[in-house]
Amino acid sequence: ICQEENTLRELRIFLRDICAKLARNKQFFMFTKPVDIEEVPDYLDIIKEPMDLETLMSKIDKHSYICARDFLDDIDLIVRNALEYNPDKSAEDKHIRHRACSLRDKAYAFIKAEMDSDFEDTCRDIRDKR
Ligand SMILES: Cc1noc(C)c1-c1cc(NS(=O)(=O)c2ccccc2)cc(C(=O)O)c1
Repeated sequence: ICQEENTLRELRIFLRDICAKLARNKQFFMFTKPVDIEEVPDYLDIIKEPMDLETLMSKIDKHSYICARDFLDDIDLIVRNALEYNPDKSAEDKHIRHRACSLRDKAYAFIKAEMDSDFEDTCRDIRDKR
């Protein structure tokens, strides 16, 4: 069990670093905090499960992620929400969809570049045993 806790601690350190890098990127400013319902009053009528990078970071600290796949599922949720709420041909909608796709690509690239696959396999085994 101790070894498992060491593995999960290493995963959290790794995911915090990726989340911080994404949140520092000016391109992803609109994904850094929950969508402000004052600014976007109908948001929760359309988006049933909001997600953002600040919430992602707090989930890491609450040990919500046991493998990188779970973390990337929440990145995909940020992207899906942006695509669903901003579907139109307008320049603003295209802009945010483009930024959402860029966020996904950067997150996957960081994971692929910095996580060796047997570390992820170990994390998956821990998750599947729990
Ligand atoms: C995200 C999102 N999903 O649907 C929409 C629409 C957005 C979105 C929301 C906002 N305004 S906000 O007050 O909710 C906010 C400001 C700063 C950080 C996070 C949210 C701005 C923008 C923008 O492109 O500048 C986009």
